[in-house]
Parts: sequence; C-alpha cells; structure tokens
Amino acid sequence: MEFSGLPSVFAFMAVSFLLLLLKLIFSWWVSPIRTHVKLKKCGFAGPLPSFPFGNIEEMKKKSNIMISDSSSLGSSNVTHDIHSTVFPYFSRWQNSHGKVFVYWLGTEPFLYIADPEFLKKMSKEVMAKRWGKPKVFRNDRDPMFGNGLVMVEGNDWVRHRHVIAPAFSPLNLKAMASMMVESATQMIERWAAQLNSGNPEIDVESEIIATAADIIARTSFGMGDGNAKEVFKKLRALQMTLFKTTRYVGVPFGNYLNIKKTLEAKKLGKEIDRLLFSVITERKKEAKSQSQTDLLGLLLKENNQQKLSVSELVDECKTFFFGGHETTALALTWTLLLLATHEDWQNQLRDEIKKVLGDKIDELDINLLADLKKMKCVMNEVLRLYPPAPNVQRQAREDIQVDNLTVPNGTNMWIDVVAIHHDPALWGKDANEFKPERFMDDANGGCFHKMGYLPFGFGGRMCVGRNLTFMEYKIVLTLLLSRFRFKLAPSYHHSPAIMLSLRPSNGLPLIVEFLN
Ligand code: HEM
Repeated sequence: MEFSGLPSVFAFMAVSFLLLLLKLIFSWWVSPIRTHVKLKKCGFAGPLPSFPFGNIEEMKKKSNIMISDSSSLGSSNVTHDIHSTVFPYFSRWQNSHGKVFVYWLGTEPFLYIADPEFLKKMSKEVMAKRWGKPKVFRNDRDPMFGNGLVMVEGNDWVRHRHVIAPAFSPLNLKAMASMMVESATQMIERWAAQLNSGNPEIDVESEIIATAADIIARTSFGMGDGNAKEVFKKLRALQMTLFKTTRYVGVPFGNYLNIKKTLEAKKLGKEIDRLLFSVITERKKEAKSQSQTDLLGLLLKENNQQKLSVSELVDECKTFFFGGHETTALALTWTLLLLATHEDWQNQLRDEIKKVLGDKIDELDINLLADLKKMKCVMNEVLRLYPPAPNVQRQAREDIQVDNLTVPNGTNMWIDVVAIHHDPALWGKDANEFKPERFMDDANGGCFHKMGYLPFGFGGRMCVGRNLTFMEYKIVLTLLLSRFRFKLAPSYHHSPAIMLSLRPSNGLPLIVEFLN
C-alpha cells in the first residue's frame, strides 16, 4: 500500500521528460527549419547550415591568405585590402550569395548585410528604441555589459541614454583632459627611458592599450581608488577569458562546450559587480561634498532622481570600460602603423601641431584641438581602413519590409563594417589605399553612399562616447608626435584579426626615435 504512489511519480517524471525533449526538439530543430524555410520564402539565400553548429565549422577555417611581412615587402607595401583575411567566410559567401544573405550561428539565423542601401531602407522603417540587440550575444556577454547602454532595448534604452548622453558633453569632457595628458605623459616617459637604455623597438599596441585602459579607468570611475584598480584588473581578466577562446554562440548547450571558461567569466563578472557596487555606494556618499569630473561622478549627479538603479550604474561602468578603452587604443595603434608607413603624413601632422599649438605642448590648450583638421582626416581614414568595431549588430523586434523582401521578427543582423568600408563600388578604385585627403572637404570621405561610413554605428544608437575618443586621440597623438618619430620594425608582421575588435594579431613593434 505504502508504495502505491510510485508508478504515478514515475509516470509524471516520464511525461515531464518527454515534454522537455519535445520542447528542445522544437526550439533547436523544428523552429530553426521553419525559420530557414521562411527566410528562403522571404527571398534570402545563403550557405547551407547543418545541425547543431549551423555554419560555425566553416567559419572556424582559417584564411589561406597571408597579408604581408614587412621584412620581405618593405614598409610601404603593407596591404590594407583586409576583408578576405579578417572575415574569409563572409568574403567567400559574398562571392556566391551577394551583399545580403543568411548564415547560421548554431540554431540562430543571422542576416548578413554589406549593402548600405539595404541598411538605409531597413533603418528607415525602425526607430532606435524599437531595435533589439541579438539575445544570443546578450547572454554570452552578460558578465561584460549586463544591462548597460550597449545591450538595453526599448524604453529602458531611452531612460539610460537620457542619463548617460549629457555626461559626454564637450564641457564635461574638457574637464577630463588633464587625466588623459597625465596617463599619456607617463607612457611617454616609459618610452623615453627605454630609448635611453639603447632599445628603440617598442610594441606600441600593448603600451597604448595599457594607457587607454588607465585613461578609461580614471575618466570612468576615478583610478586613484584602490578598489577601482582591482576592478580594472578583473575587467581585463574577464575580457581575456571571454575572447581568447572559441565561443559556440547559438549552439544548443554551447556554454557547456567551454564550461571552464563560462564559469570563470561568470565568477569574474560577479566579483566585478560586487567591487563596483561598493565603489558606487562610497561615491554616492561623497557625491554631495565633491565636484566630480569623472563619468561615474557625472552620472551620479545626472541621476539625482534615481532614474538608474545602483546595479544599472554598475553595468554602465563596465560598459564604459569595455566599450571605451580598446576601441580608442586601436584607433591610435592603427594610426601609428599608417604614419610609420607614410612618413609624409607623419611630417604633415607634426607641422600642423606646430602651427596650431605652437611650441607649448606641455601646456596643451584643449580648446585648440578642434583646429587639428588634418589629424581628424587621418583619424577618419584610419577608422575607415581599420574600424576597431568591425561590425554592428541588431535583432528585429517586428517584421521589417525592405522593398519586396520581409525580414521576419526575431532575425539577428550582422552589419559587416569592414566589407562596407573597403568596397570599391562605394569608395572607388583606391578603396584600399590610405588617403586621408578624401575626408578633407567631406565628412563622409567622398563615399558614394550616405551610409557607407559607419565606424561609430548608425542612427539613434550611434556611439555615445565618440567625442571622448576624438579628444583622447588628439591629445595622445599630439604628445607622441611632438616627441618621437616612428618607423616600422622589421619584425612587424601585418596580420589584422578579429578578437571582438579589429586588432593587429602580432602586436605593433615600431622603431621609435627621439625627434631631436
Ligand atoms: C574608436 C573608438 C570607438 C569606436 C570605434 C566605437 C564604436 C561603437 C559602435 C560601432 C557602437 C554601436 C553603435 C550601433 O549599435 O549602431 C558603439 C556604441 C556605444 N559605444 Fe562606442 N566606440 C568607441 C568609443 C567609445 C567610448 C570611448 C565609449 C565610452 C566611454 C563608448 C561607449 C559606447 C556605448 C555606451 C555605446 C552604446 C550606445 C547605444 O546603444 O545607445 N564608445 N560604439
């Protein structure tokens, strides 16, 4: 009698298991096949996916194209025709499927877009707050960005953006200039000491990344604080954990294929949250008594009506760190590569600095930076050839009509900025050449399409931190060019690669010399 309940427990468990199995089969097998058929009916072709990896296996195959080795080609021959090297699979698929097609990450469909006209028509249909961000990436990158501005959607995005955008006003940014000068000066002193010791070869990529991280830690949440230093170390470790390994985004149980890294990232994410939480709580107490010039201080001031919760502020601090330091550092790194291989432009920028700022570089007048017009052209051209953010992502939250094609609700989108920036049909025959003069009289660089230049994204969700980048770029480059001359080191091997951002995969060794 006592055991009479057991069969029904087993029956219940068996039915539950069966239901779960059916649910998994539906979401990982039936639903993707239905979406595949729907997308085909809607007019989108693409490479054939297989279960459960989609097209990931083909994407993992390395490119056979070797770009160049400065020792054999000579420094002026570093090629900027990089699309087929950094995205070999997209380049191959473009040849067979055109500039708009569908590919699959696991069981998630992605609409690939390298056609600005398609992008223009699509974004005309959708306001910034109605765009989504791919849920698969949100889950994967949760320890980095949480619900920060990069990831939030809808009315939450409007609320966050209203609190955050004013912190980046020109007046607020000017108050951060001295922190930038201080960090850059420390780097320059390190380099000077190395040159004096007789070693002129410096890996400028790692040096500049460290300096930009120092700048963002100071400008975001006040670096002097011991807690902040700890946060910064852990944020960097988190980034390495997430992006130095292959991720199986979109693949069922993909997280478990790399379980050690996934758990490590989660643990680091939680530790960072705890530390930032205590930094913010402390700062909230001080906020009334101190004038705050860093971003966190400005957010706390702007947020006096508590529009953002403390945990949302934590996510914003993480977002500034991840969104703000490596991108700016890479803009500077690629610039030094291009200036090292184009001595004429190096000299032109030095002449401009002298003309605009005179000899008083030590007392840099921030108000004059806007007059460095050639430097701005160089920056624009570098961001065109080597966009640190090589793609922009969206997810449709409704059906979107583009001419006679329908992009179904839920479709992820991958906008290939590298392809668009290097497309001769948009930029002319010299698309792969370094020609800053194309930006001299045209903010769009003479591109044949209004949406062909997207280093900071597009529409209402365009990068909120770009003015901070412009200022940091001009300050650091001015200080460097006023002190040193740069040449490519023979050991440099030109091999741009995607590690979330577009980086020189073997660093950037340069021969650095004192000007006089
Ligand atoms: C060269 C430097 C930078 C590049 C290339 C860059 C690039 C981008 C891109 C492509 C987007 C996506 C836009 C879109 O989805 O349409 C973006 C968004 C964003 N960036 Fe930047 N960024 C840079 C610097 C910064 C800095 C310095 C910060 C902050 C300190 C920052 C914070 C953000 C944030 C918070 C967003 C999300 C904006 C939103 O969705 O409303 N970025 N950035």
